[in-house]
Amino acid sequence: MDDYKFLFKVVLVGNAGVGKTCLVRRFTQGLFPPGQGATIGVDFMIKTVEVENEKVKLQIWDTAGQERFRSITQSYYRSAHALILVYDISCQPTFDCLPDWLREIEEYASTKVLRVLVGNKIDREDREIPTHVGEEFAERNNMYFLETSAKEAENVETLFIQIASDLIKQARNRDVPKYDGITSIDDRTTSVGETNCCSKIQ
Ligand SMILES: Nc1nc2c(ncn2[C@@H]2O[C@H](COP(=O)(O)OP(=O)(O)OP(=O)(O)O)[C@@H](O)[C@H]2O)c(=O)[nH]1
Repeated sequence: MDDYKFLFKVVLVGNAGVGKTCLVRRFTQGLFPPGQGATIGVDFMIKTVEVENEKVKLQIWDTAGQERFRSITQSYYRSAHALILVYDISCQPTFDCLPDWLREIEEYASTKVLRVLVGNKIDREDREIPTHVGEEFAERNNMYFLETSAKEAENVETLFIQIASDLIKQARNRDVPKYDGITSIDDRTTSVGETNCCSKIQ
């Protein structure tokens, strides 16, 4: 029953209140939960999807945005295959914190991690960050970019399916040397990082 070809770990990070939990719930359960409380530490959900005729199990880790949980959440970065950095398009401070988040990602995540920038809450009328500003930031920092609405289910499925598809491609490329009986050092998807530090985000 639990047959899947790939297992990928996807971790969401970003300031408190940007909608990380809602994005995960929308994708895994198809709902927009009312009165969602702040995440305490880290939560995770699993969803198996079929991408390119392959069954892919996504283990999605939803981290708390609040500063006081930072040392817990950092420890989840290092084994992530993909990191989704989320900001709220209607809240400038959440965008202004992105460089701090990137520093954190660089310190704790694998250098090979797939990094995706997401501007959430595009259903809101009070936008503060234009699309092109998010796009340029992503481009400068070698990240994929997508704008979403967890509320209206816009681009949420696309976000996770695209990540799964890219990770399959990466995994397949890394698999090639194995067919010759050679294990590439590139097979390592994680890197080592210490987890005690605090950067001022939020
Ligand atoms: N309008 C709108 N509101 C959203 C959207 N996504 C989340 N929200 C709201 O934003 C608030 C915070 O959402 P959460 O998903 O709890 O945010 P979070 O990033 O997980 O917050 P922490 O767990 O504290 O890190 C809630 O009131 C949600 O209803 C969206 O796409 N559109």
